[in-house]
Formats: sequence, structure tokens, C-alpha cells
Amino acid sequence: MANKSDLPTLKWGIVGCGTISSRFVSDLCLGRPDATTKHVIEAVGSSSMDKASAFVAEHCPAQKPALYDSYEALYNHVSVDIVYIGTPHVLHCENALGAIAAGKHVLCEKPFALNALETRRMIDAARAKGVFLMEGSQVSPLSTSTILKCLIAVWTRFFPVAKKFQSLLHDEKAIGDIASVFVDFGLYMPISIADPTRRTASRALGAGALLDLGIYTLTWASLALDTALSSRHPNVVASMAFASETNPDKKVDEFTSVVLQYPDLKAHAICTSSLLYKSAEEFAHVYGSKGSISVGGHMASRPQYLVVRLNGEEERRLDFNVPGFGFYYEADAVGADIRAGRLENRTCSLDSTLAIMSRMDNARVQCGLTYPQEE
Ligand SMILES: NC(=O)C1=CN([C@@H]2O[C@H](COP(=O)(O)OP(=O)(O)OC[C@H]3O[C@@H](n4cnc5c(N)ncnc54)[C@H](OP(=O)(O)O)[C@@H]3O)[C@@H](O)[C@H]2O)C=CC1
Ligand SMILES: O=C1OC[C@@H](O)[C@H](O)[C@H]1O
Repeated sequence: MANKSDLPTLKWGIVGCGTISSRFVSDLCLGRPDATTKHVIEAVGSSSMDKASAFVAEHCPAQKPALYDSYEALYNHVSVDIVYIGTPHVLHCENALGAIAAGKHVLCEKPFALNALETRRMIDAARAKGVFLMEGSQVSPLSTSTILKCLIAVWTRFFPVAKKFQSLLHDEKAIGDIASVFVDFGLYMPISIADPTRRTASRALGAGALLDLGIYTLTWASLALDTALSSRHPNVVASMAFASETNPDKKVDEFTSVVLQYPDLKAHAICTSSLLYKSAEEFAHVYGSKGSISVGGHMASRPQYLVVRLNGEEERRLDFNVPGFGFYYEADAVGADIRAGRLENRTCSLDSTLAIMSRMDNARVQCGLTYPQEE
């Protein structure tokens, strides 16, 4: 085990002291024998100094970050290497552009932006400035040789369980030719009973099942089916149910179904996301000519095990232990990229972020879902 002080250091500036930032920093502070980077919380930016200081006291008490009551001041903190953006979706583009303008690398939470237009602006700005940019993405590292360019989004992709999922499907071809993928991510948080000021209920803050949860279902489908350049543009067919059709503030999707059709592969994926129920522990199923692989876990964003069911054989369950939440997988990967001078990550390329975002845009156009920022 490397002594933590011998590891190369990455200094983080945290933007926003909400739920996900708290999980991210507490994961970075975990003692891990396999860590490849020493993560330092160098600065924290919040709407208030009191909130920033309470955040540090609770989630990273052993660190001594500079505290700011403005995000702009944090972007300009000289010794911050990389800014982590943990604000509501609708602010991601503005926050990322601010950090990039200050010359900082950026790791931005999912969904990367509200739409593909914003995504493109963020990518262009990072490339023009020569800084690293990635969507916070928790599925796992891709080592598989068969996947040309992976179209996955979201932190979940860095989990070892997601890596195994891909190698079983694509390197070992364990279930033969893939024909169907079913992914469901539901959490019980109906708009009708939620606090209307929260990002999970407020249309002005980007609420809705697709952008919040559906992005993971599209990610798992992508892990299974985006295996060749020819499959990068599946046909997208979508339907949505809104919290209200008549109240514009509540025209937020509480249930979204997306069908991805891959004519070249003779395969399809059905991805459902909902705010009306908690989905089953086994949330994804991939069926092929020789059997199926299912993925289970706490939720679709935090996978923990695979169940392999091959025709005529006993089922096999593979469990993966994930200490904390699992954000250190992506954080270590980002550290390695920045040390190597890479401006994007291979597991979570900017092309892949853009592709998933475009699929979500397509689904929203079909169903008439817009956000105030787009009107
Ligand atoms: N990867 C994952 O598993 C998860 C990712 N997420 C993503 O992270 C992002 C943040 O989600 P979450 O942490 O749950 O959200 P929270 O509402 O808990 O926190 C968001 C923080 O953003 C800041 N903020 C800035 N402007 C606003 C505003 N107008 N309204 C509300 N907050 C504002 C606030 O911090 P301050 O006051 O300190 O400035 C706030 O605490 C979302 O985009 C979400 O999709 C969320 C959950 C899980
Ligand atoms: O990314 C997420 O995953 C889990 C949910 O709690 C949350 O609403 C969502 O943002």
C-alpha cells in the first residue's frame, strides 16, 4: 500500500454544498489502499460562508480548504487544479464556463448540461482553453478492446461492476449476440408531494425523470449496445407522462420511456425512468442468444452485482464491494488524466456525453418537454 503522502496530489475546488457534493468530498477523504491520487479539498464555494464551513466540518473535517461565498472567487483560487460542479442541472453550463474561463479543469455532475447546445458550448470552451473537462460519471472503466468509442455518461461507468458487465458482454461474448436491453430506474419522489423549491421538483431547476434518472438507463443501454461506430445513432422513440399538462410549472416528466432501436445490430433497448415508484433491485437485464446478464444494486446509479444466466446452466452471481459511494473511481481516473496531460477521459469521452445528451434532447422534442431556460 502506497503511503498516502507519496501519492500525486490533485487539489479540488467544490462548487455548491448540497447532497452530491457532500458525498463526493466524503468519498475523496476515505482511506483507500488502492488510491492512485491524494485528493485535497483545496477550496469550497457556496451561497454562504456558514454553509461552506458547516459542510467542511461535517464532510471533510480533516481538510482545511479556503471558503468562499461566491463561486467566482473559488474559480480564481490560484492553487485549485480542478473544479467539481455539484449544483442543479440548469447551472452546470454557467458554472463550467466560469471555471474554464479561469483556466481550471472541470468535473461536472450529471446531467452535464440541460441540452446538447449547452454541452457543445462547454466542450468548445474547454478545448479553446486547453483544460480537462468531464461529466461526473460513475459506471466503470472500459478496458474492452471491442468497443471503439464508448457512448456512456454518468459516474456509474467507472465502477468495476460496470467494467465487468462490459467485458462479459463484449470481450467474452458470454451471452452471445445481444438482442434486447431493459433498464428501469424509479425513485418514489412524485412532483405533487415534493418541496417545489427543490431541484427534484422545480422545473426552473431542471426537474424531471429523464434528466435525473433516465440518463442512467440510457447509460446502461449504451454500455450494452454502443459497441461500434455504426451503432452510435440509434433511432429514438419516446413517451412521457407529466406531473401536470395544464400547470406550466409542473409540466415535468414523472415517467419517461425511451426505446432505442439499433437496426444494424437487430437489437433494441427499452429504458424507463420514473418518479412514481422505487424500481426493483435488479434494474437492468440484457438478453442475448446464449442467455442474459442482469445488474442489481442499491439503485441504477450505484450497481453492486451481476447475475449471469446462461441457457441450461445454473445462474452465477458476481458481487462487488463498493466502500462509501464510489466517487473515488472517477476522481482517481481524472487525476491520472490530468497528470498525463489528457484533456478528456477515454471512459467518459466528451463525444459520449454529447451523444447521450442528444438522445435526451431527441426524447424531449418528441414529447414537448422544455425548460424555462430554453424558451
Ligand atoms: N452522481 C450522482 O449520483 C448524483 C448526481 N446528482 C447531480 O448533482 C447535482 C446537484 O444535485 P443535489 O446535490 O442533489 O442538489 P442539492 O439541491 O442538494 O444541492 C445543490 C447545491 O447547489 C447550490 N445551488 C446553487 N444555486 C442553486 C439554486 N438556484 N437552487 C438550489 N441550489 C443551488 C447550493 O449550494 P450552495 O448553497 O452551497 O451554493 C445547493 O446546495 C444535480 O445536477 C444532480 O443531477 C445528484 C444526486 C446524485
Ligand atoms: O443521480 C442521481 O442518482 C440518485 C438519485 O438520488 C438522484 O435524484 C439523482 O440525481
